[in-house]
Amino acid sequence: MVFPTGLTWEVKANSSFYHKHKQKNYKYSPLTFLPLTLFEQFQRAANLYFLLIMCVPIISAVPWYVTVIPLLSVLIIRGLKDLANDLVRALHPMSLRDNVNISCLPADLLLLSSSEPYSLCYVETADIDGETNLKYRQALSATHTELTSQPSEEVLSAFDGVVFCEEPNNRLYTFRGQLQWRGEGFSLDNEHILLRGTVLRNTDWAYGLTVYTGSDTKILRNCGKVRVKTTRMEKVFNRLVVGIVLCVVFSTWVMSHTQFQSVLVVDDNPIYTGFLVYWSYIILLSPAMPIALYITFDMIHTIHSLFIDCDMEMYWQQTDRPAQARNTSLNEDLGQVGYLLSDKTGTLTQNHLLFRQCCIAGEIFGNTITSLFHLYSGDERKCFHRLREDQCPISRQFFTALALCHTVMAQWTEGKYIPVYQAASPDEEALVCAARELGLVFLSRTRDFIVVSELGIKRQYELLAVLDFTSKRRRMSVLVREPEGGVKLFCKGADIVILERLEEDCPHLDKTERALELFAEACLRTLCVAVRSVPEALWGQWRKTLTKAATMATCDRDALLETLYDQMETDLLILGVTAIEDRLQEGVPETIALLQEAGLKVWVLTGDKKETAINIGYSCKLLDPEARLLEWQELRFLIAIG
Ligand SMILES: Nc1ncnc2c1ncn2[C@@H]1O[C@H](COP(=O)(O)OP(=O)(O)OP(=O)(O)O)[C@@H](O)[C@H]1O
Ligand SMILES: [Mg+2]
Repeated sequence: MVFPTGLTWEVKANSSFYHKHKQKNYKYSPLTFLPLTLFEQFQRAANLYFLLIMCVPIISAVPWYVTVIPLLSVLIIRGLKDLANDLVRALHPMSLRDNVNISCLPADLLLLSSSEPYSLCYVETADIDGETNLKYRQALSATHTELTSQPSEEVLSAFDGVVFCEEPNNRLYTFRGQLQWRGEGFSLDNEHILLRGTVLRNTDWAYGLTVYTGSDTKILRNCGKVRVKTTRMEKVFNRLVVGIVLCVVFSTWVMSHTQFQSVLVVDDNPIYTGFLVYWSYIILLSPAMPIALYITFDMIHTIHSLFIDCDMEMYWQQTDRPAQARNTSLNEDLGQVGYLLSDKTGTLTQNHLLFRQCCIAGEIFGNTITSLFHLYSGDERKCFHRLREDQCPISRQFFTALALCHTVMAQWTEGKYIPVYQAASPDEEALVCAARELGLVFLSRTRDFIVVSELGIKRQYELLAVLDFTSKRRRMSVLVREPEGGVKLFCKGADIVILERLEEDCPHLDKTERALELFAEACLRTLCVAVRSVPEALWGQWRKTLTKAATMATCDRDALLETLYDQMETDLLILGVTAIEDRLQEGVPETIALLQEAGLKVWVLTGDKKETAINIGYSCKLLDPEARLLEWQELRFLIAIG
């Protein structure tokens, strides 16, 4: 059997021989605790100094136990505290949110089957990328059909697939591998993998094959080594100690060259006497450095963290979540934060998206006050209803595009006439719901078909390809065969990428651009929607290259896919623009104002249209009219204020 290159990691299902990798999400083990903690603690200048004094008892002015007792107490107290911090980390590996202890094996899994149709599986990846929206993963159809029909423990324990994949690495968004099962090879990618750190949602159960465990999991590879962290204050203190030692050394030297030296003369040998006198003075002056200061520091830190945990001002009632000091030695650094970096969607905004307006063939529908879902009151009714009642071919295509071009899943519950949508992207959910309100209801999808009800008539589109969305591409497309037979590409994405891919002399362009400006002024998120009729010959040729790409090594494949996607997403005809509102969360402008007052510099990262981002910046008081925009990067840009 020939494997793609680089797949050197081998995991066999139900074979304990292969499960020999160690797991580790803690720093200390019984064996390493003592050497590690001593090594860490003697990085502190004062501890070293006292050790030195202890080690030369002959010259000590005070009995040895006078130095050894405080030093030992410091080492023990500090060591125990570090151990306690480490235990907390080990017991609550990634998130402290769920306060239940489940006996678990932290691992990255290959999804084999789940309770949902087609073995889909919804995951929340907030601990990995901070995004709160759901993403979906799907099992291979081979394992799905076999293991879901009777998902008993026997069937699973008889599963004897072998996975060949990349060595453990820190790349969270890619995975390459192959499942060998019953003489067949199935290629695996990120979509089949459930990473440690993600949380399963809306899925009753899922079975998986462990691919990486413990410290080999992607998230642990990605977070680097657990380091000893020290606060700025402690660093200053360390420097002070070194300073004091130098002063003591200097004054001892001065004194030992004056008459004072006679006090401690104990030997006839002048060199030996000099040595003893020198060190005796150092020890005499040692109280200049109170060793107890470290203990006091640690006690203050611990008590402070208790205060943080109990602070009612930092308690969020809605989710019953108090503040939690995960590290008890960095408290005072909280007051030293200089920069705050924030994401926009979902962090500043509610991530609760409403379809407000749209522009179809140059004509704007809706207004910024009423959303489509509140159209049953006020004048808006006419406007959106006009869309529903006399749909011209272009507006129909526009909403067909919204109903087809997405990765939303439809879930049917008994007794309901409309499906519930599960979406990885909240934008897409809003768009599919909008299309549904206007009579183009997305009903279901399988691997090969999308079924839509168009004003009451069921139509089945064959799904030929999904050209997926990435933040870099800023667009996504679907290639479908219409029930009548023609091949069509529906594409939606950021205005700057869609507008440069339009056919020459595209109609309604000026009016559409004007609408985009208006929407951005109203802080709305915009997406351009476009279509292309694909000639049969082009599709045939394109498909061949696509099949070839599937068997290539990752880097070559990605480059080829990019050019392939580019070839398909050209000569587009613009259908219109959608405008979605994402309101600011409660208290955002006030919080930003407070942070600024405290001297913090706030940076916001967003992939949104520049104008929309600027307007949101103004509305959340992040920007004031005099603010200077520092930098706009090509793909993802930053709003900054000084
Ligand atoms: N599902 C999607 N399909 C097509 N295009 C999309 C989709 N989601 C976003 N886009 C476009 O791609 C751009 C970049 O998306 P990305 O997710 O990186 O940023 P964003 O969600 O707008 O950023 P932020 O979360 O900071 O607001 C968006 O501004 C939008 O124009
Ligand atoms: Mg997004």
